[in-house]
Parts: sequence; C-alpha cells; structure tokens
Amino acid sequence: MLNMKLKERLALALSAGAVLFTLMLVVDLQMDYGYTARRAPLHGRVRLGDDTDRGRGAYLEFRKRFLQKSSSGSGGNASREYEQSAADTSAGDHPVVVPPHRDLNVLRPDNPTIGDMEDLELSLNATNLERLQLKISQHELYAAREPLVGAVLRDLASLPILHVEQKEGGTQLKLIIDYPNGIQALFKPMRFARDVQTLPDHFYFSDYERHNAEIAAFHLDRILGFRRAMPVVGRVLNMTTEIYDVTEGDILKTFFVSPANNFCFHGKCSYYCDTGHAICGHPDTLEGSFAAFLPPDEIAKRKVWRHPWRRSYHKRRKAQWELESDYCDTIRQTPPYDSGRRLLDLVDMAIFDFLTGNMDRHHYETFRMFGNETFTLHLDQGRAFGKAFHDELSILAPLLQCCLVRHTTLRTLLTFHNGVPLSESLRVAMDEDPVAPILWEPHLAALDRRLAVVLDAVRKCVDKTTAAAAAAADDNDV
Ligand SMILES: Nc1ncnc2c1ncn2[C@@H]1O[C@H](COP(=O)(O)OP(=O)(O)OP(=O)(O)O)[C@@H](O)[C@H]1O
Ligand SMILES: [Mn+2]
Repeated sequence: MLNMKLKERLALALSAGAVLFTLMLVVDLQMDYGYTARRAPLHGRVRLGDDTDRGRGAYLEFRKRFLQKSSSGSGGNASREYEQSAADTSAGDHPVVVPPHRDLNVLRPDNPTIGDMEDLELSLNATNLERLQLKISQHELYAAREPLVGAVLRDLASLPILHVEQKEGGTQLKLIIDYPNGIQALFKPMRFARDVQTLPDHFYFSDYERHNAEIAAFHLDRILGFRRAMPVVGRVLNMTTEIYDVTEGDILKTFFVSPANNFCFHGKCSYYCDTGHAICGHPDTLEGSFAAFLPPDEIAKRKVWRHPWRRSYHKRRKAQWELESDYCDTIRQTPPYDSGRRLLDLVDMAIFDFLTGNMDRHHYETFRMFGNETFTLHLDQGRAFGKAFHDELSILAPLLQCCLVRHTTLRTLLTFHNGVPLSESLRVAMDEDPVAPILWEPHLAALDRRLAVVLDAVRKCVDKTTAAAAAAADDNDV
C-alpha cells in the first residue's frame, strides 16, 4: 500500500518535471518572440493555424498545402488516411526540443579527426586542403573558428589551374579541377543570371543546378553552426586558358563558338549536355563555383544513405512519407534513426534545405570510419535557391512529422530571428567572395521569412506536447 503510494508519487513528480522542462522551453521561445516587438507578432505573419487549435496547426497546414495536389485522382485513400491521422497524431512522449545533455552532437565525449583515426601525419609541405581534410572530425567538417577554411577558399580562388576533366556519373555537367600539389575542387558552371528562377514547369529533379547556390549554401551552413558543407568559393575563369587548353578527351569535341561569338561547351552527361543547353562564356570568361574536395576514398570512405524523406523522382508518383501520417514513428524505430544523433541531423538538414528551398535531397553521406554516431554531410546544394517567392513547406516534413529539433539549432535560429537577421548575416558572410553578390535579394529576404516559419512550426509542436502533458497530468490528479 505504502509502496504503491510512493511509486505513484514518483511517477507524478517525474511527469511534473517533464511538463516543467517543456514549459520552460515554451517560455524561452515566447520570451524570445517578445523581443521582436518592432516586428509583427509571429502568428500574425505566418499562419499555420489559429490560436485555438492548440498545436495541431503545423500538421494541419502542412497537410492542407501538401495534399492539395493529391485530393483528386490517384492516392485518394492514402491521402484520407494521412489526413485522418494528421489530425490525431500526437507528438508522443518524447521532448520536442532535445536538450544539450541528450544531444550527442553537443556532448562529444570524444571527437577524433580523420588524421587521428588513420594515424596519418602531415608532411611539412602539406597543402591547406590536406590539413583541413585530416582535421575533419567525427562531429563536424571543421571547427568553429578554423583558419584553414579561409585559407582553402583563397587557394581555390587564386591558385593556377593545371588540369580539368569532366566528373563521371553526375546527372549535370561538373568538372574536376586540379591545382598544384594535388589540390582538387569540384566545379559547377554558371548558366544563368542570379535572378533567373526555376522554370515554372520544371520539377525539382529537372531543375538546372546553380553554382551560386553552392556558394550561398556553404556560407549558410557555416553561419548556422552546422559546419557540414565543404568550403565553396566563386571564381571567374578564362575558358580558353583555364579549361580548353588544360583538358583532353571527348569534352574537347563539345566546344564551339556561338552565333553571338561566345565560346561555349556542353560536355557529356545525362541532363542538359547538348548544343541547346551549352555553357557559354562572355565571350570567353566563365564564372563558376569551386567546392573543396572531400578526402579521397583511400583516406576516408563515405557511406551513402538513402534519405528516408526522399522524394519520388517521378512526375506522377508520391513517396511513402507523403502518404503515411505515422511515417516518423516507423523511422524512429529504424536504425540508425532509433538512437543517437542521426534523426536530429536529418531535422537540421530539413531546416537547412527549407531555408534554401532545396528539394533535391535524395541521398546523404557520412564518413564510414566514424560509424553511425557522426554528422551527415551537406553535399550537393546545386538546386537550392531556385524559387524566391515560394516556401516549400514539404521540405520541413521531418520536423513537422517528428516534432523534434535540437535545442542548439533552435537557439541559433532564435538568435537570428531576434538579432541581426539571417539575410543580413549571410550577406555579410558572402561579401568576401570574389563573385559577390552571390544571391539575388529576394532569395535573401526569403531566408528571414522561412526562418519565422520554422520557429512557428517548432512552437506549434511544443504547444501540442505541453497540452498533451498537461492533460495527462490532469488525468493523474483525479
Ligand atoms: N566536395 C566534393 N568533393 C568530392 N566529391 C564530391 C564533393 N561534392 C560532391 N561529391 C561527390 O560527387 C557526387 C556528385 O555530386 P553532386 O551530387 O553535386 O552531383 P549530381 O550530378 O547532382 O549527382 P546526382 O545527380 O547523383 O545528385 C556526390 O554524390 C559526391 O559523392
Ligand atoms: Mn544532385
């Protein structure tokens, strides 16, 4: 009898503790909003549902926008099922905001580098890129104030280009650039001016890649504190001396002079490598992005993972996560998403991609040597920054369906929301790039708008769990 009472009391105390912790976070979120008095209140700007719906808004709005296109024709049943459970899905018994003491990215009992793991020593004349590669660690590509990042960017932007070849296997044209001493970069060419947006009838998988998206995404990843994207810099090339003269093979046969007297080439690949989609200089200068190469396979093999929230890449089909409302429950039970940092990393990636509008996240990669408890690389942002006036809420599906986010990520987002805006911070970060300005202004403005959407989604999730926990506590009291 006494035992039972003790147990009950303990359970009550525990659940009260959980409620208190969540409440503190809510207060945290709301206090932070309070600072933005000079701005419109958040739910005035971003409507994800009305105030009375106690947190189902994020799901409902998500569902509303998301299912718009599927309400007719195929998938009717699945949509209805999704709709039904979107309404009753509860955030479950896990915290929405994962505190630092439960976040393996923050705890980092150990953070060995590739150099440590492979017992590699640098030669005295090692390049900046080699140094940076060996310093890649289990939990990030580079440290917060790593001076080698700037050094590598300068190298890629200024060292002579010795050799160029087309990268095999990619869907769109990419060149591998060789500099002295084995330094390499992945080059994506400029095709359009900064203000040219994704063609309205193009899917995310048929969209052109944009070199400036790679540059902007690197800086954004860096200022958000993720540090999961390799350094990327812009540079203007002389197509004759820095491409044509230093390459060989089939690609040479694709060079020509256009009717406007510009020097052009198209290379060989499966998308847009033909005369009608050639890459042309002005008349023979060409701008592009140069991404620092990842360490070679011999040093650090990568594992390629299918992204659980991958899109269908078919013009009429939907992906599983678009049809199953409890999709996240399934993922939460599936290794490596059932423990550790991986699911939190995918939520970070979803936030990152939502901010840039990148819908093209079909796979992601990690370094094998670090096992599962390591960061996910942010590779390939070529299709980001395509639509400045459209916010693609479905990119946030991992956050919206799992109601989960790192406290550190949330704190960073709040800092931008309440302080120097993300657009301004990114503009300043990109100002030093040789081909600045990197982004068309409407894309920068979109970042601040989308940041508010992310915060509102988190707030809705927190509200919902708080309401659920309070209801549970009430039940216990009776
Ligand atoms: N900085 C880098 N250094 C070395 N390899 C890289 C780098 N960035 C990307 N890669 C490799 O090149 C591959 C192709 O890059 P990317 O995804 O940009 O091209 P893609 O043509 O869009 O390919 P896909 O069509 O498969 O998405 C990546 O999967 C990755 O393994
Ligand atoms: Mn790609």
